[in-house]
Amino acid sequence: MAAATASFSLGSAASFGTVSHSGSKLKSYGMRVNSAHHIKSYSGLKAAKGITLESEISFLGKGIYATLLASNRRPEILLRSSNHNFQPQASFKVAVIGAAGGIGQPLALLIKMSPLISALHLYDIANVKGVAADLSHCNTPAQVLGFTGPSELANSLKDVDVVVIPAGVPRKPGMTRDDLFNINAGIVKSSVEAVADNCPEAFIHIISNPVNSTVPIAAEVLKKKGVYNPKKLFGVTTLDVVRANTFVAEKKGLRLIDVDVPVIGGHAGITILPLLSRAKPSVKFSDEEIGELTVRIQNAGTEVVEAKAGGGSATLSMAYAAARFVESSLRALDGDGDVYECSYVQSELTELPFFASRVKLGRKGIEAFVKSDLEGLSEYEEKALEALKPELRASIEKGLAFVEKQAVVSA
Ligand SMILES: NC(=O)C1=CN([C@@H]2O[C@H](COP(=O)(O)OP(=O)(O)OC[C@H]3O[C@@H](n4cnc5c(N)ncnc54)[C@H](O)[C@@H]3O)[C@@H](O)[C@H]2O)C=CC1
Ligand SMILES: O=C([O-])CC(=O)C(=O)O
Repeated sequence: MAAATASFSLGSAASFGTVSHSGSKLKSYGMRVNSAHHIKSYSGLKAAKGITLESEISFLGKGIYATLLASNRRPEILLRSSNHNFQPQASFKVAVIGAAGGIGQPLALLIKMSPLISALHLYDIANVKGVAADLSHCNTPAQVLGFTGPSELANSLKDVDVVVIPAGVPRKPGMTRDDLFNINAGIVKSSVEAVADNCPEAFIHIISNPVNSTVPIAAEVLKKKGVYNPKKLFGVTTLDVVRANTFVAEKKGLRLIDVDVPVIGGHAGITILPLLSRAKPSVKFSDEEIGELTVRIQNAGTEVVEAKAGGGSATLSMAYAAARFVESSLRALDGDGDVYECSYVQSELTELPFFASRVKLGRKGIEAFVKSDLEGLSEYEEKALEALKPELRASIEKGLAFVEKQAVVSA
C-alpha cells in the first residue's frame, strides 16, 4: 500500500549507478535521467523518491515507463532528456493460475510490462495459448509461456518466485462472495497443492473468492504438504486499499497519489474495515462522511457486480491492484527494505488466526506487522472491528473445515 513509498523500479533505482544490491536478482539498470520534474509512482500510489523524469508519466511506475522506453526504438520521442541508457535484465519468474480469465488477462498484461520479470507463465484450464501468443508479441523483457490443463500445471510452476491465483468463478448480482465457496474452494485447493509440489518457496497471492476462506484453505493444504510458510501466503486485499484511496481522494479533493488508507479485517462486506482515522494525509471527516465512505468501500465489489449486470465482477481494477501487489513482492524479493502492503495473512494482531493488516515485506516474505495501525482506533472503528470478528471467524472456520472434510473423504 501507499506506505511503500518507492516503486520497484525505484527499489532498483538504488542499483542505478554505483550502489549494488547484494544477492539481488536484478542486474544493473544503468539508467540516468536528467530533467526538471519528479515523476510520481502509482505503483505504491505514493510519491516516489529520487529519480527525476520530465513529466508525471506514471502507470505502474518508473520501471514500467523505463521498460516502455527501452522497448521503443526511438526513446528520445518519449524522453526529451538525452541522458538515459536503460537495459533491464531481470530474472524473477511469475506464474498466473487462471490467466485466461477476466482478471488474468489484464493482470498478465500489466505484469508483462515489469522490467523485473524474466518469465511469465500463464496457466488456465482453457483458452490460454492464444492469450500467451498475443502477449508474447509485446517487446518487453519477460518471456511469456502458456500452459493448458492439469498435465501442464506442474511445468507452469517450476522455479517460480511469485504465484498469483485468480482461478475460479466470479459473482453475479444477488450473490455474496461466500456463495462462490462451493466451486472456488476446490479450485484453490488443487491449485495450491500444485504450488506446494512444484514451487513451495514461492510467494503465493490468493485472489479467488471468498478470500476470507480461500486463504485458510491454502494454509491447510500447504500444512498437509509439509511446506507451509505463513510469511509467504497472502490474500490479495490490495483492491480495498486502491478503492479507499480513490474514494477518499475524490471526496476530499486530494491528489490521488498522496492518499494512503490502510484497510484491515478481511475481504467481504463488513469484514472490510478502512481505517479512515489513519488516512494519509491526515484529513478530518464528519461522522456522516465516515459512515458513507466506509460503506462505499465495503460495497465497492457489489457496486461493480451490479453495474456489470451478470457480466462478472471487478476485473480491471483488480488486475491493477494485483499487479501492484506483485510489483511490491518483487521489490521486496529484490531487497528493497521499504515495502509495505495490506494483505490478509496468518496473524496474531487479533484473536483471529487470519486478518488483513499492513505488513512489511522482505526477501523472506512478511518481516513485520504494522501493529500501530490497530492502536488508538476511533470509536467507530473499534465498534466495526468487534462487529466484523464473528463473520470473519466463521469464514475462516469454513475454509479449515473444508480441507479437513476433504482429507477424511480421500482417506
Ligand atoms: N480478491 C479480490 O479483491 C477479488 C477477487 N475476485 C475473484 O477472482 C476470481 C476470478 O475472477 P474473474 O477473473 O473475473 O473470473 P473469470 O471467470 O473471468 O476467470 C476465471 C478463470 O479461472 C479459470 N479457471 C477455472 N478453474 C480453474 C482451475 N482449476 N485452474 C486454473 N484456472 C481455472 C477459468 O478458466 C477462467 O479463465 C473470482 O473468484 C472473483 O470473485 C475478483 C475481484 C476482486
Ligand atoms: O465483489 C466481488 O465479487 C469481487 C471482489 O472481491 C471485489 O470486487 O472486491
